[in-house]
Amino acid sequence: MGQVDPAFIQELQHRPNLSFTVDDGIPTIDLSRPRDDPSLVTEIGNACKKWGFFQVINHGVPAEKRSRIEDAARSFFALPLEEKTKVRRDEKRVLGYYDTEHTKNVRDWKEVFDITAHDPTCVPASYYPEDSEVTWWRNQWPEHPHDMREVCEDYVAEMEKLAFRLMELIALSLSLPGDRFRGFFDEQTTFMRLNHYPACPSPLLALGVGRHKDAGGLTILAQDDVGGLEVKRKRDGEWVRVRPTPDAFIINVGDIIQVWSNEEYESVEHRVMVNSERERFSIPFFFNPGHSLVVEPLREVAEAQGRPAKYKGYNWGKFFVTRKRSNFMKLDVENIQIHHFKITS
Ligand SMILES: O=C(O)CCC(=O)C(=O)O
Ligand SMILES: [Fe+2]
Repeated sequence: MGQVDPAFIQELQHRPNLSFTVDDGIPTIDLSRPRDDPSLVTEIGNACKKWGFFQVINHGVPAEKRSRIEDAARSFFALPLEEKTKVRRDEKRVLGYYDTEHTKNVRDWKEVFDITAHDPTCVPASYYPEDSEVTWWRNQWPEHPHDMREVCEDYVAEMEKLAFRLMELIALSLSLPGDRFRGFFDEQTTFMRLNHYPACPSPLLALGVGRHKDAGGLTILAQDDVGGLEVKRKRDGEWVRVRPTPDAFIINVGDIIQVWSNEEYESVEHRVMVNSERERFSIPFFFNPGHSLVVEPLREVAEAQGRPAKYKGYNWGKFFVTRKRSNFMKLDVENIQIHHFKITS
């Protein structure tokens, strides 16, 4: 990536600080308890409410599956560009290798490899609301490393189990039946990303990922020991860093949970700082519902709150493909956001 191209440069107010705070107040939750353990449910609920972010330990994902995918990611990104571009993403094949993603119209200092969790995945063919045609997203697998496909598929299966367990705990924490969200993930549009953030000559001008909220249901992130993920602390709006914790996963509530829970829980802004010494790797798993789902506040949650629904329903598939499009190219308009569906009266 060489010297910093102006496309990477953040506006002054969005640039990171040289000094940063690691906030150990971000909860760490031990999952080695029975599925519906009341203290566990309470901890999950508090973490979602207060932080929107937490880490989990003793989550049951075998360490060996994680280290295999981490190794595969390292070998893939170490390949020459011409090899990586053989599985390059384009407007037709939206999964695969990509190094020019933009967040809020500024280029991110990273390269990625995207796969869908269920291959093929059905999504709307276009973002036009009146067009009901669908299309299928398919994975592209590189030749190297030779076991990339197997390693990713094994890891995805583990992530999915963990995601369902977490959604169950979140449901219980909202006084809902444990399986309340389950059916929403039929024909899921979940995808996973391998991120590589190369060392950056100007880490105070660029970001690995610009500030954003995750649009989907729930994100499960594996980060390495370098650090760089920053969360906008709800209490005071300060950017604070999530401490890299060996074997832990970082969980965050996405926009969809914010809507389902009628803002009982909020999706929190986060970003990634890069540094001039060390490259960094991370693997987010974005747990998303089926494309045809209309996302709206759950009636029973709004009733229990004694408040009206705060959002109009929106079609997840259309939202998702609109967002993908704007990640793909620099647009003149603001990216689609859930606040566009907020009921303001
Ligand atoms: O790399 C990270 O730590 C987080 C990446 C992220 O927020 C994203 O890809 O949505
Ligand atoms: Fe994110």
